[in-house]
Amino acid sequence: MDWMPTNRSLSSRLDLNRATHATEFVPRVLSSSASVSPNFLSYPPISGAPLHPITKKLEDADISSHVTPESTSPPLINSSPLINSSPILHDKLNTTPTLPAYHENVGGTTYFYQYPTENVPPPEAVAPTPSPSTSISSEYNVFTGKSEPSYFLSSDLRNDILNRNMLTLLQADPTQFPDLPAEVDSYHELFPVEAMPSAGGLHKPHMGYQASMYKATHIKTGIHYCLRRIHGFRLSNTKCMAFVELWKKLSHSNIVQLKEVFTTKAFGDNSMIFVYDYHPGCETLLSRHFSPDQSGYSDPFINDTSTPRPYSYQKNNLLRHTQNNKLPEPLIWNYIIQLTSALRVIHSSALACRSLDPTKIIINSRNRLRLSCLGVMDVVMHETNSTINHVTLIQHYQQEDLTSLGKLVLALACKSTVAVQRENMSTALDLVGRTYTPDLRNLIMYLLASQQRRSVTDLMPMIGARFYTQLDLLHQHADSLDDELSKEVQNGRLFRLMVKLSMINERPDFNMESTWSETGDRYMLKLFRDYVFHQVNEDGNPWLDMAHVVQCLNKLDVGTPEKISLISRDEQSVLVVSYAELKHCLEQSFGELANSSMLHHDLSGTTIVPE
Ligand SMILES: Nc1ncnc2c1ncn2[C@@H]1O[C@H](COP(=O)(O)OP(=O)(O)OP(=O)(O)O)[C@@H](O)[C@H]1O
Repeated sequence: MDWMPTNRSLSSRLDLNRATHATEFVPRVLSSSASVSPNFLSYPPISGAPLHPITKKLEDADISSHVTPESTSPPLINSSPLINSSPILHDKLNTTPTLPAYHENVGGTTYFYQYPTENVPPPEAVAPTPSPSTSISSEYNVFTGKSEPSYFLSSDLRNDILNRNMLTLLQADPTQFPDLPAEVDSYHELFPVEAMPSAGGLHKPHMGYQASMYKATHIKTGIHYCLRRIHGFRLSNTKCMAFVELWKKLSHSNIVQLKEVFTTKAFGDNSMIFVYDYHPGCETLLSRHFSPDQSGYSDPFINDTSTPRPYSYQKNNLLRHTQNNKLPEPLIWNYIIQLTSALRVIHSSALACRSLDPTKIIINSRNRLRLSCLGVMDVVMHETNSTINHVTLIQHYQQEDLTSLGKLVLALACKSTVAVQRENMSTALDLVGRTYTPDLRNLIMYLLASQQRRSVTDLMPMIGARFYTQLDLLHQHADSLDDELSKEVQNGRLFRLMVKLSMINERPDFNMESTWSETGDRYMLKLFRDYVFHQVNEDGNPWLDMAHVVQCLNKLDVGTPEKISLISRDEQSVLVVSYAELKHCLEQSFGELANSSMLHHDLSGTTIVPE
């Protein structure tokens, strides 16, 4: 993916002449290495690497190659007198730049002085002055940040992450949910995941019990979980907890991980709580594909009894409806692969799902399915039928899982939950045969043949090469996420660099020294900050060039030998320094801060070390 911005030249847009009349300081690019593409991934030229011709020209000129600023610089009181007696390399007000010709080391800081005018070398030997004659032609464009490719996460992915973040951080309004307990065992900040039934009503019972779902935060870890509460449930027999332990150990990308199960009276009754991983932004398979709330959705198998029609009419109607509204077959196979993948690990762990139902399968925006109610049936049904040996019945339950899977696929293929009712089954299978490939119909037929012993592994040959398609799609998706992540890795690296810079720049005082951030190494970093962030164009308007910022910060991070001219705010002096020297200043100054700080955060781990 080529997401680098196009090359551009800053110097082509900076007007020195105008600046000489400006009342405010206008930081400028005097070394025009800006044509190097800013790139998070490939770094600016470092020693040995071929240089851009303009940069090379600058390298060839004998400019400040020995600058090694140290933190023991003599204190610089304020900008004007300071600049006049400090590393003056270039009288900014002169359109002809003067060169640094000799230098002197005072307390570890090298100061540069001008040669008398007669010794000034010809202008072409120095850093190119950004005048119209030396500016780079306008074939280079500034990266505006508006067009793709981008330095940042794609907006789809970003919005998805932000949305999930927002859902995760939702807090319940106590006036709206006065009955919510403040704490339930190790969890607090409960928030109902589904709309509470109105007027104190309850959700329809599931397995004979009312159930509610809440998002909650673990008190100690701050991790968010989903609590499934079974109302009015008293656990009299702990045998079923053996199942809970098995479920807790089961981890798979298509199941919602069970974390723990406990009883509580926090809700004012005896409730059983199943704690699961929280997957924000998911909906149930029922609401995704079978919800009457969706515009245009109607279950084709629900007859309009008010106007009885002949059977042939109804069948044709069904066929037409299914043809027009059918789910794409690859999507159905995608679901089959995910569900059978989950069932495979469940069954091979001597467990059974027992709740393969469109309300108990959650789905995210990228069609990832997860079985969401695992373990509940094992506990609840154990309590209801305590005389039955559930362990011996596992194989029977596994067969029931496969029948449920057959019904689910049939319902998806007909886009109807009523299609799986016994009286509709043969019509539904007929419709599937006419609408989809024979493979899909055969798979459903196999799963629904409950008189024979079936196994989830037998489904593999029926899925066949579709498995490879799915695998390929997943790998492609993983690759694209990897690309997006690599951008953020680079952003994180630059962010840490900016944190360091910001902690130094404009610091009001340090070690009782009120001018610390304005003197010595820190003064150069201050001018560098202006150079990076406060550029203006020839009209004096802000020059908001992201590519310039990225490029400068990358060069600072690497510490390239390339030199730049930093101009004081009063425009009286110019310092020519290399990025290597600036990097040294930054590390030295930040080191001083870090040494006297109580807290040491890891702001160093991201620096790229050039090969
Ligand atoms: N682990 C989870 N993380 C995030 N949301 C979940 C999780 N499990 C379920 N949900 C969401 O919680 C809501 C309620 O789930 P539930 O299983 O109770 O479905 P339901 O349709 O209300 O079923 P029932 O009719 O049996 O109550 C659904 O919107 C579902 O998407």
